[in-house]
Amino acid sequence: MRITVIGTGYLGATHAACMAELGYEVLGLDIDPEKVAALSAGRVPMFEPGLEELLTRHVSSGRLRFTTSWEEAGAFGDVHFVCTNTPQRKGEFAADMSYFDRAVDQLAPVLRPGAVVVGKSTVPVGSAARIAERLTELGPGDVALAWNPEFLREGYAVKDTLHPDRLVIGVAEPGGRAEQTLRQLYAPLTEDGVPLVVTDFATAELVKAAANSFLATKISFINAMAEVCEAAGADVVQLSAALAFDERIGGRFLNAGLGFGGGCLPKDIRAFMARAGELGADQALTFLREVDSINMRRRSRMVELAREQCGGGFLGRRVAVLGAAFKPNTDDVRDSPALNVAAQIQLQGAQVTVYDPKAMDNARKQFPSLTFADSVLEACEGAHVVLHLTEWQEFRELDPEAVGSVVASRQILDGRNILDPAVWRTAGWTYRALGRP
Ligand SMILES: NC(=O)C1=CN([C@@H]2O[C@H](COP(=O)(O)OP(=O)(O)OC[C@H]3O[C@@H](n4cnc5c(N)ncnc54)[C@H](O)[C@@H]3O)[C@@H](O)[C@H]2O)C=CC1
Ligand SMILES: O=C(O)[C@H]1O[C@H](OP(=O)(O)OP(=O)(O)OC[C@H]2O[C@@H](n3ccc(=O)[nH]c3=O)[C@H](O)[C@@H]2O)[C@H](O)[C@@H](O)[C@@H]1O
Repeated sequence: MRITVIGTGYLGATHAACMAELGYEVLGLDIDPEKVAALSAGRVPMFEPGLEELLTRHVSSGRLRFTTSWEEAGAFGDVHFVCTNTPQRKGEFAADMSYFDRAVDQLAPVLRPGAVVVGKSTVPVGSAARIAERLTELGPGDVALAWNPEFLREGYAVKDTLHPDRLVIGVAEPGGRAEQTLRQLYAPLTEDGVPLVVTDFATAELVKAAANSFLATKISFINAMAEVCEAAGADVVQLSAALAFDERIGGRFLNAGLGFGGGCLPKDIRAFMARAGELGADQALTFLREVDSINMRRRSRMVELAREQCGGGFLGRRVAVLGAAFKPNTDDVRDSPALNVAAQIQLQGAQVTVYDPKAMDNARKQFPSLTFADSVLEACEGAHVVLHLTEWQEFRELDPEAVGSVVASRQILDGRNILDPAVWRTAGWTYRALGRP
């Protein structure tokens, strides 16, 4: 079985390399020639642990190739995974389907009869049915569509693809060609015990929207508790740890702090609300508005705390920001809470210097007006307050004495509730965090 992957970003590049790892011949296609050139040379144009190793291995063996040619992709693939971006539309909540739709419009006319197209991007419910019609309209006939949403996390993308919690496949015809092809394709995973759910298009699309909504809700729940903890003088870290003993609740995704960002959770809950509105079910998801507001309030609260520590105003103050990626182990800065806070503080007059172990290039591109440093110590030089906003391992291991020797004032705000307050306080630091006394 030969596979193409259309759109080779965070999701597509990982999927392509992992399909090659499973033994398939794979051709990745992207409209970005620079990305295609990098991937063809065995270079991953982003930071994703473990991916470069897979890529290099399978590019050198010839099992994995990349192209910008639609004709080549159409002639090559038996199965075509479509993994383009589906970002939030400018000024709206809804998803921008134009990248995905353009890919389908380019792919359909070059497909071979008998091909299977698989949607992997996160899309509004109803998209698969619409795309199936488009394939019939523009394709060679006899093209089957499946919907196979993706649940991988950045930073663990390879592991999550090769050992997913479950596979979900939406099909128009139960037991039909699309289902049979994907069952065969994923057999190396299902034979290893990975559960496979086969359902209709709409349910498959909704599983994805529901999963990200649940995760976002869990984070905002604990962040709402953090707000109450702050008001009551309680400690949200201990509260979360105590909740986690209840297996019905579980401790994962219960870390209070600066909240969620990234290219997915924020835009996905907004797109879900917008789509529910179109379907007349907007009331069902009004709680997601609250989830979103609680999340955005965390960023404002961090700015407020920093202002307090700067004596009530930012003018003439130096602020060090540790972290630019939206979470550790990625260089992705899409909707990064850390950069959002850094930019807000800079706008209010502070001199902000940012350091991140892996996301500096992306951060520079997105916020060229911020100052960037090459190390923690350089970022902290002369700082009135240090903000720990992305919990990289490097920051967990910081020596409060070493950092203390370069700052103007030993004040640290822990936006991720990860640093040990006792250690920092013993070294003479004022340590403050979200939701802790
Ligand atoms: N990044 C992640 O961890 C996950 C992402 N997803 C979903 O997967 C989709 C892709 O996300 P990312 O990989 O993060 O986005 P990305 O922006 O990193 O990658 C998208 C790629 O598609 C390419 N592209 C755009 N239009 C194209 C077209 N017409 N034809 C061919 N290629 C085209 C872009 O050049 C880019 O390389 C989104 O719907 C996202 O919600 C789902 C699960 C995990
Ligand atoms: O649809 C997607 O693209 C993906 O979105 C998330 O994955 P990802 O965005 O890579 O990152 P997460 O690990 O989910 O973290 C998201 C955000 O929540 C924050 N977070 C996470 C957990 C937590 O307890 N607290 C918390 O604030 C993180 O710092 C980060 O900003 C989901 O976890 C994946 O299952 C999904 O496939």
